[in-house]
Amino acid sequence: MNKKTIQDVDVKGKRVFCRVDFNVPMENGAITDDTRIRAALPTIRYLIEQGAKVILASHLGRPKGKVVEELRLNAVAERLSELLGKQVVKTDEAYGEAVKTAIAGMKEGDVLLLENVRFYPGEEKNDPELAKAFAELADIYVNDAFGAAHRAHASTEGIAHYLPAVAGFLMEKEIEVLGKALSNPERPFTAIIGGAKVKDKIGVIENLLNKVDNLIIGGGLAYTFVKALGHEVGKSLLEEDKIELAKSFMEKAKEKGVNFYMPVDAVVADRFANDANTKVVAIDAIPSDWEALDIGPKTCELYRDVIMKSKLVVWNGPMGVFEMDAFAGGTKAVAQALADAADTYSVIGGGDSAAAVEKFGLADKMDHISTGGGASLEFMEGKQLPGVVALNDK
Ligand SMILES: Nc1ncnc2c1ncn2[C@@H]1O[C@H](COP(=O)(O)OP(=O)(O)OP(=O)(O)O)[C@@H](O)[C@H]1O
Ligand SMILES: O=C(O)[C@H](O)COP(=O)(O)O
Repeated sequence: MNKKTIQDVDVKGKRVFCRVDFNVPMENGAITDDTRIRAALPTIRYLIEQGAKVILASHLGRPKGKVVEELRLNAVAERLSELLGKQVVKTDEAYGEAVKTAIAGMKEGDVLLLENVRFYPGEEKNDPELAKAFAELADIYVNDAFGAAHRAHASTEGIAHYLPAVAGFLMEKEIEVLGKALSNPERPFTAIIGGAKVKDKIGVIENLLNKVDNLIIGGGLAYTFVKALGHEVGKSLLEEDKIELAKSFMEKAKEKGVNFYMPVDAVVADRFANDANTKVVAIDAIPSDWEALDIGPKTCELYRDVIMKSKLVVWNGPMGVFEMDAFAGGTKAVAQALADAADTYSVIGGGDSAAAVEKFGLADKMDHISTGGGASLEFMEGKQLPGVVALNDK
């Protein structure tokens, strides 16, 4: 990475504003998955050890510039205290006099967590006034929030213009792993793209078609491709306006010599429910009043084969409606193949695929699980991430 990191600056005794992505899933005020908090620990621990005064900032949810009580970061501060084994002071605001006073009382190695930065309308607008107010709190800015690096917000981008700005360890690792996959991949290089809609994956398919040896398609978006081949898809997800685009992707794959893999069979259901009637059908035999909610067993075998022969696999988006056990088989088969493929470096592109791998208990078998959903997708589309661009060059 050509950006400075926390190892390039002296943080001892300095006030360090460290943007993290603590946007964790919550239910009834409790954190249901603390992966993102744990992922930021190496940077936080390093800053503590180096004697910095660590001021953490994050968003949680989408409060749209207003205070939303359920989106306060109190539970996050508690969890972080447990993980660090040390008290984390939490302020009820993210800038201003009360915050300044709290920071003035900090000693080297102390950790403070600011309130949800999205309680302020200036955050998402990247308002320079708010960015300056954040910058006034600190001497150095560290961005470790890879998951939010695709957002040009006051705490992810704006602030970097007013302080020495460097990357944390998580940011560095994410950029290195994903960057290497895209610029210098080991081959055969396979991308697996699933999820609900073609519309959301256009950019990533376009970019990856220039880089991969194999492109595997699954999930709800596959049925627009199936239709493009001239088959009926019944009540499966279909984006009529993307059929031509799907055709052009298949043509481009042929031109570029990319092996394009599509489902050869599917698990169809008579309704969208875990207890629906289901059966396995060939991909050209989806009944008109049924919907395909998962890839079938032959497809699982085919995809496993491709995965086993790959040196690098990047995976984004589930193969079926994995939230329901009846339609989780395809996603699980892909996850299992990645877990079994000892010589294959597996990169999970965050979001639902990461959640699926967790759900199946296979997370520790993957080589890299990105903490970014949208951010990793934009990175794989070949876009520049504003939160990274704004950091100081080496
Ligand atoms: N065949 C299918 N029919 C309907 N829905 C499907 C099908 N296959 C997968 N899905 C649904 O797609 C959703 C995930 O797709 P989506 O594009 O939202 O996420 P994603 O690809 O994982 O993106 P991100 O990583 O950004 O979260 C899941 O909720 C899953 O149930
Ligand atoms: O969960 C994420 O992908 C990041 O925290 C960014 O959240 P956002 O999509 O609300 O900007």
